[in-house]
This record gives sequence, structure tokens and C-alpha cells, in this order.
Amino acid sequence: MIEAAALSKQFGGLKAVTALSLKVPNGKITGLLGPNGSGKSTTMRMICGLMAPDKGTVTIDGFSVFKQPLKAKQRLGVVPDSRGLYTRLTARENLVYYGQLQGVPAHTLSQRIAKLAEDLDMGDLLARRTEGFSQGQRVKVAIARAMIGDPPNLMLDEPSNGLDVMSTRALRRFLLQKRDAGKAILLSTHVMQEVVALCDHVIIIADGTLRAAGSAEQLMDQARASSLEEAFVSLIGTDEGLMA
Ligand SMILES: Nc1ncnc2c1ncn2[C@@H]1O[C@H](COP(=O)(O)OP(=O)(O)OP(=O)(O)O)[C@@H](O)[C@H]1O
Repeated sequence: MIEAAALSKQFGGLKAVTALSLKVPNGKITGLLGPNGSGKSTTMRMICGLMAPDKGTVTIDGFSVFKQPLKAKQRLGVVPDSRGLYTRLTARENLVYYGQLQGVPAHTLSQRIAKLAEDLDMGDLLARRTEGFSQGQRVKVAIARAMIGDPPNLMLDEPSNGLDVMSTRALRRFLLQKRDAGKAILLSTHVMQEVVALCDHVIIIADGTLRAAGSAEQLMDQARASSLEEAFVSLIGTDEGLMA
């Protein structure tokens, strides 16, 4: 479980995130929505320990990201990962390297790479050097890398960016499998179809504060019933599937 309590972050005079609390439970996909500049990436950076909050706490399965970073971070897979890919290495070599760093035994590692390659439809990429990989190809390797240590929590910032239809489908199947296996998944997206297809629970933020939370259906019904669809669309940052 990912838990953030009363997170705040300011850049100069700009309040990017203010007193934001959220819980991402095991066995569920939680969507983080909001318009451009609403504070989603800043929130995610604080959750994975890449950026220190001015105030507030983050725990991953009870371990503080800032006080017990090693224990917390090994329990969280992150996409995209700030570390990037080694372009002189093949996709497989990248996965082996990160798996070894996390202490995955060799036989488990090769089985895991084979399964991830199958699930993410990226078998043809394994033997290629990642130099020159397209955006979509890099996303696939990044997701496989985030899962190489089989962490119980996963956080993805707009993961379907750059993916074609088949790869998007493979990603959705993959995330649903991981959810059903009990992982806690936090996903930011601007794609409403993705929210409807994947998210058990949705958190909407605007101007760095929590504005609404509930199931995707509940929130869409509320928007339609309130005749405030335009306001709602600007709040969630997408209208795909909502205005139909
Ligand atoms: N390092 C930084 N320095 C200054 N301002 C920043 C920094 N990072 C983010 N901001 C500002 O904080 C606010 C929140 O940005 P953030 O990237 O978290 O939004 P977002 O919801 O992820 O947006 P998008 O949907 O466009 O990706 C924005 O106004 C942004 O310009």
C-alpha cells in the first residue's frame, strides 16, 4: 500500500501541491487525474522519493520513503524511472543489470524476463541495444524494469504515451493481471478510456489539492447529472468518453 499524508510542495511562490493525502490500496488500480500543471507529477516525484516535500509523509507498505528509503524504494516500481536506460546494452542486458542490483537470483531473473517480454509483447526487443528505441519501445522496457524485482507496489506516470493500440492493450491486460495478483497500482493518465477500463478508484486533483474521489462511474454520473460537464472536463483534464 502507498500512503501519502498532508503532502505540500512549493516552487518559489507557486503552491504546486497543498496538504494532499491519498491511499493506494493493494489489489486495486487508483487513477490520479487532473489538468496540466495540477500537481500530478510533483505528487508522484514525492511518492517515489525523487523530490522532498516541504511538509507531509509518504510510506510504502509502512516504510517511510524519506527515513527508510532503501526499504521503501525496493517495494515500489516506478515508470518512468529517472535512471534511464543504458543505451549500449540490449534490453535484456538492462533488465538483467537492474534485476541483479535488486538481488534477483539468476534463474528467477531469466524466467521473469521471459514472462515480462511475453506479457508486454516485447520479445523482439530483448536482443536489441536500446539506443534508438522509439518512445513506445522505451516505455515497454521501462515497465519491465520497474517490475523486475516483483515489487508489491507500482506507480506509472502516463504509461500509455507513445504506445500503439496492440501495445496499449497488452499494457492494460498486464496491469489488470498485476492488480489481481494483489499489487497496489497508482496510475496518472489523461486518457478517459484508460480510467474506465482500468481504475477501481479515481482521485482528481486541481491546483495541487484534492477535488474529488470515487469510482470512475460515480464521478462521470455526478458530472452528467450536475450539468457541469464542461467544468468537470476541465477539472479532470480529459473529455474522451465523457462527452459522448
Ligand atoms: N521543478 C520545478 N520548478 C518550478 N516549478 C515547477 C517544478 N516542477 C513543477 N513545477 C510547477 O508545479 C506545477 C505542477 O506541475 P506538475 O508537473 O506536477 O503538473 P502535472 O499535473 O503533472 O501536469 P501535466 O499534466 O502537464 O504533466 C506546475 O505549475 C509546474 O509548472
